[in-house]
Amino acid sequence: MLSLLRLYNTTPQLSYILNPHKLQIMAKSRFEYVKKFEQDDRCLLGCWIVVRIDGRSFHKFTSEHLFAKPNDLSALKLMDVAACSVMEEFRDIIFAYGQSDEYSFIFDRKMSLFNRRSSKILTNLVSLFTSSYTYNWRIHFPNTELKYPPAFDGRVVLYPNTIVLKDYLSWRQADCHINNLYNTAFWEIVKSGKSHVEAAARLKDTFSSGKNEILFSEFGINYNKIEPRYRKGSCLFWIDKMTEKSPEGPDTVGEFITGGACKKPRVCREITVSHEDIISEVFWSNHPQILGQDIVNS
Ligand SMILES: Nc1nc2c(ncn2[C@@H]2O[C@H](COP(=O)(O)OP(=O)(O)OP(=O)(O)O)[C@@H](O)[C@H]2O)c(=O)[nH]1
Ligand SMILES: [Mg+2]
Ligand SMILES: [Mg+2]
Repeated sequence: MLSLLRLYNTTPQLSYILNPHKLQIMAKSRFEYVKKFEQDDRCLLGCWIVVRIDGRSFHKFTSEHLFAKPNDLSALKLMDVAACSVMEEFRDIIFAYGQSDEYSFIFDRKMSLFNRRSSKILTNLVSLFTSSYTYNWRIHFPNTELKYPPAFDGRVVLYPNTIVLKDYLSWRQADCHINNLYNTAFWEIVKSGKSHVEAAARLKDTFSSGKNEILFSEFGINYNKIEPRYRKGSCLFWIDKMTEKSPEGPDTVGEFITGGACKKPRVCREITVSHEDIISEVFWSNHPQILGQDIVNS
């Protein structure tokens, strides 16, 4: 011990090895400048922060895992469950919208999580969404082995007011509708014995009305009667609920288990999932608490 102390006092380099505190001081004085290379990526105050996550090469992933065409119900539910985990963890998310292999998360415009740092927000959401998707895979696909780890990309977009935020959500829901109408018609034509090329040729240059007509007159399908989940996508948002919980009981919302925050009968915030039209103003006036009444049009 004595010889160690002697070494400590006499050999500067070794003293740093033996004393991490000294190493820290040295790092601060000499190396700390490297922090200045980091960029300030804080999201502008007052803007709505939207994070959109999208499956990487899901065309391949869905085909390797034999997803049903055009819509795989288990896969869509798994996306909803992964999104629900994200909302449960990041309580500043006020609304989420999902369709196909994507999910958009809207943060309260006043939120200050991670000092509003874009990269922290994005990486945390993408990471949790991906791990939750993988973690819950076997519940939704008990008979399908996960052949390789799925990945999701993500982006952060800021919207300066509520009108453009609602237009963003309308854009994603319109995308859901356009793709689903096309895919439903395409796979019906293929099921009737035509090739992929023939089906694509049949639908080329048709408008929505034409595809509706093909579905109705040739296959007896009223598109408007198809599952709302497929036509409209999924909306997740918080609702207040009076709950009576046993001390250990988990909270359940629809088909989800959403954590066990409520231990005694009281008003709790819970996530609800619906498959409604969010392009129409009716949805927002039916749920004024989502965007906040005072700023619905600002
Ligand atoms: N069969 C089936 N495929 C689906 C379903 N949902 C999504 N997909 C597939 O996932 C793809 C998602 O499209 P994109 O996100 O544009 O394309 P991607 O292949 O994921 O490529 P990147 O997003 O650019 O990495 C669709 O084109 C479909 O092939 C589903 O319910 N059933
Ligand atoms: Mg994708
Ligand atoms: Mg996509």
